[in-house]
Amino acid sequence: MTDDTDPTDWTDPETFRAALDRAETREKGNYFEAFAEGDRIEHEPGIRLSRAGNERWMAQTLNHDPAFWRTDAAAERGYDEPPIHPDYLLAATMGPSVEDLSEKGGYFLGRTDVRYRTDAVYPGTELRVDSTVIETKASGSRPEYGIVTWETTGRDAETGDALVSYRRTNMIPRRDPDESVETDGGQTAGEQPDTDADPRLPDELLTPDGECFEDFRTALDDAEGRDAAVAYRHERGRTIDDALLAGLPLATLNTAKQHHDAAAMADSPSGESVVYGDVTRSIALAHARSDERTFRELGYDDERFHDFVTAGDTIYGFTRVLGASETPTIDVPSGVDATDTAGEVRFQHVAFNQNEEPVYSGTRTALIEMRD
Ligand SMILES: C/C(=C\C(=O)O)C(=O)SCCNC(=O)CCNC(=O)[C@H](O)C(C)(C)COP(=O)(O)OP(=O)(O)OC[C@H]1O[C@@H](n2cnc3c(N)ncnc32)[C@H](O)[C@@H]1OP(=O)(O)O
Repeated sequence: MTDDTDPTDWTDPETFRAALDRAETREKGNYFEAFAEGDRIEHEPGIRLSRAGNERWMAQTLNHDPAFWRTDAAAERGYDEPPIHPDYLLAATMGPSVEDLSEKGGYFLGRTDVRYRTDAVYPGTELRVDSTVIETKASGSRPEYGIVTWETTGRDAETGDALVSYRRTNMIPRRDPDESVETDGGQTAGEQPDTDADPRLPDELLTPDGECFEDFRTALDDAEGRDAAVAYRHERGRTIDDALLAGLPLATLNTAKQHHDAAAMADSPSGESVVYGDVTRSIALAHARSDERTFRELGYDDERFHDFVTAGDTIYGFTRVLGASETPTIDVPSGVDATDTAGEVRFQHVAFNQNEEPVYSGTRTALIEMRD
């Protein structure tokens, strides 16, 4: 039987609303119950890392380092041509994983162990992404969610070689939220947070005199033995507009409704669309990179997203220098030779908004050029 002779006008507004009420929704994404420790998931979507996509990401996030834009500057940095930017590679790896892992909603809690596996990735590379479930646990604070950690790897689709990998943790909604679910120790109402931590800042916050490895090391040496830290803010800000809000996550195939479905988000705790965490952190890191001579990015750890960022907010950056060493303390990607060229600096970066509230923090390990 066909509907060709159906006299009902399905587009009549009242009829249509009734149809919507009765129709089942073909859902996207997975609930918490779908994930079991050890599961390996090969993500179906793939992405081609194009020069246009790269330049769009870098331009909008203020990552304007000429080595990623101009052939002569790239050659000086030891690249064959302007490569794919590390932030874009990371976001383009996370994007294709979202449909399977986090499209159902929930909070992006954090990421750690971000490591680049190869020196340079060039435009034209096609990415294939896979993830393994590392841990699943109940949320003590929000029984309607579970907490899942995955290890995700972005690979060159042609060779299968790993290009970048990381561990990410999200809160994922349960299919059947049940108040009686066994939780494992979230803070309950009335319980006070641990206040043992000393909130006092050092007397002095020092700023390095320049942008090279030696400047960071000298500033750290100056702080040594005094009540001081090397910490400073960056001047630039970037206000969240349409180019950033839905445009960049969708350009990396990130299907999380948080960023592009304003109607769905009107009913959520933020009340509106929220900015993709990778956009927020890329802007703050760009502010920091504009005040240093970055040679290579090595990795990121302990990344946390402290609060929602929404349209109209402005993202600023704050940096604390944690350490400097001539010999790298974490693995340098194959193909990088930085001897006598660059030293390793460890930073803590904080992205904050126009109300001076932190929205992102994380540590970053990078090779910073030595003075010529
Ligand atoms: C969707 C997307 C990408 C994608 O995915 O597609 C995005 O880009 S979206 C944009 C970026 N994002 C945000 O906009 C979130 C902003 N942020 C907040 O709105 C608040 O920060 C909060 C509501 C998330 C938390 O607020 P909060 O409740 O005060 O925070 P906490 O109590 O610290 O954490 C609660 C529970 O998460 C456990 N937990 C925390 N961090 C980790 C971690 N790193 N590893 C393992 N477990 C962790 C914690 O252990 C506690 O567990 P319990 O529930 O068992 O107590």
